[in-house]
Amino acid sequence: MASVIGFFDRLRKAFNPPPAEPSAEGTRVLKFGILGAANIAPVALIAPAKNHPETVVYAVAARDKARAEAYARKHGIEKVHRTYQELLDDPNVDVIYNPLPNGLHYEWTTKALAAGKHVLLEKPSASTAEETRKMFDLAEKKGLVLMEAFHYRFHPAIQRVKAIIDSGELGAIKHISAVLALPKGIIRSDDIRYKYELGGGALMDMGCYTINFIQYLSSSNPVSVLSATHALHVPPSAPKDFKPTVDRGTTASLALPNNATASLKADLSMPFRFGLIPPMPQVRGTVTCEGGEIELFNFVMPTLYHSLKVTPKQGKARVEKVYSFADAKMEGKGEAWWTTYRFQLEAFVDRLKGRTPQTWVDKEDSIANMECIEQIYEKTGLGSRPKSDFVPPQY
Ligand SMILES: NC(=O)C1=CN([C@@H]2O[C@H](COP(=O)(O)OP(=O)(O)OC[C@H]3O[C@@H](n4cnc5c(N)ncnc54)[C@H](OP(=O)(O)O)[C@@H]3O)[C@@H](O)[C@H]2O)C=CC1
Ligand SMILES: O=C1OC[C@@H](O)[C@H](O)[C@H]1O
Repeated sequence: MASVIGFFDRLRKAFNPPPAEPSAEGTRVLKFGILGAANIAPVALIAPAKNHPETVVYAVAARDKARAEAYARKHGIEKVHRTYQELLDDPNVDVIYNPLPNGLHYEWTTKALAAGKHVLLEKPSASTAEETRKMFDLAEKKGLVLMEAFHYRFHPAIQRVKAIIDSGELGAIKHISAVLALPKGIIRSDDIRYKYELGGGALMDMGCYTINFIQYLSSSNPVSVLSATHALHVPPSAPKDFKPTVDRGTTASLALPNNATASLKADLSMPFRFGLIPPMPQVRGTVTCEGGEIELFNFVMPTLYHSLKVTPKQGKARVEKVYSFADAKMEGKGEAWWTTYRFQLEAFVDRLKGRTPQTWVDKEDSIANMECIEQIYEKTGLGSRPKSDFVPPQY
């Protein structure tokens, strides 16, 4: 019963967080601006920012003015800009949140950095590793903070999994498996995720999480792609001669250092069983070590519900629930209802304020992630997503 009440309490506060306590006198509140009236922004930034005493979502820009105005009204955003560039040129904006389609990440992150803004950048960071490297090089050159928003990493549940692995309790890692797959019908056929020219594809959209999960928990980057398969996206209205370029789903098997291996599965639209029964969403990661196994069910939205099962070869299996750092007796801020995005915002602001964030997604993680995506696409034969035709001037 307590766990059911806990679930509803977390759910209520996660999506409708209590407003932050007024910040102490003299606190400089960071003003965020959002590029595009994006679907993800209310959950990933707007709600968390309302609960953070040092942040405000101050401005939004959208290609359509009326759309931007309606979005601003709905979410209590003070300022509307008519173009993305106008937002970047706003001297009141400190930080840009970039939730544009993947294929536009490079251009608009580069322009935001050039305008002197810090950037919280949605995943996957770009269309190619070269673009990712260039963005981070520019951020370094300008002394600005840029981070790819792998929000799940900031949650105490994943931090606890990392701590168990790093403690050596289960010995060396032999295999990591990560799966993120949705049934058909959730993502519409005309979604940006299916648009090749916008950097679409299941591997880009969901596969990037699975790769990050493998990188983070193994504290290494994949050495090579051993094998890979894909299922292609064919829109319902496709003409007979349609040539698919976007993966609806991808699987891959990877070699890790020290003879360890990893496997991943990403799927935007798993077919119904027998054409009738929708499969359950799959969101799980498993780490098999010499001395046992850890399974984390729901590593992407652990606030709602998760299960962290540790099965040592010697001894008894245990299930842990880690909704807060206190649950795991770890150092760290936050409440049980904090979403992954709220934890992420805490860390991002800590870095901007010169404090030490609980964890981070660094430049090398982001570059290696895109490298792995490109290598898998090469293996399946689809090839990298088209690189941006934006050519930055010398900043
Ligand atoms: N961290 C997370 O949990 C999640 C991250 N994401 C990531 O966030 C990004 C955006 O995803 P999502 O919010 O679902 O996307 P949306 O479909 O809502 O698109 C985001 C914005 O892109 C803008 N846009 C600019 N050019 C185009 C174009 N040519 N076609 C379509 N849209 C365009 C639109 O802005 P305008 O309003 O100006 O028209 C739109 O509001 C992706 O990179 C995705 O991977 C997505 C979901 C979850
Ligand atoms: O968290 C997520 O789940 C659904 C995906 O399509 C989305 O882009 C991703 O970030």
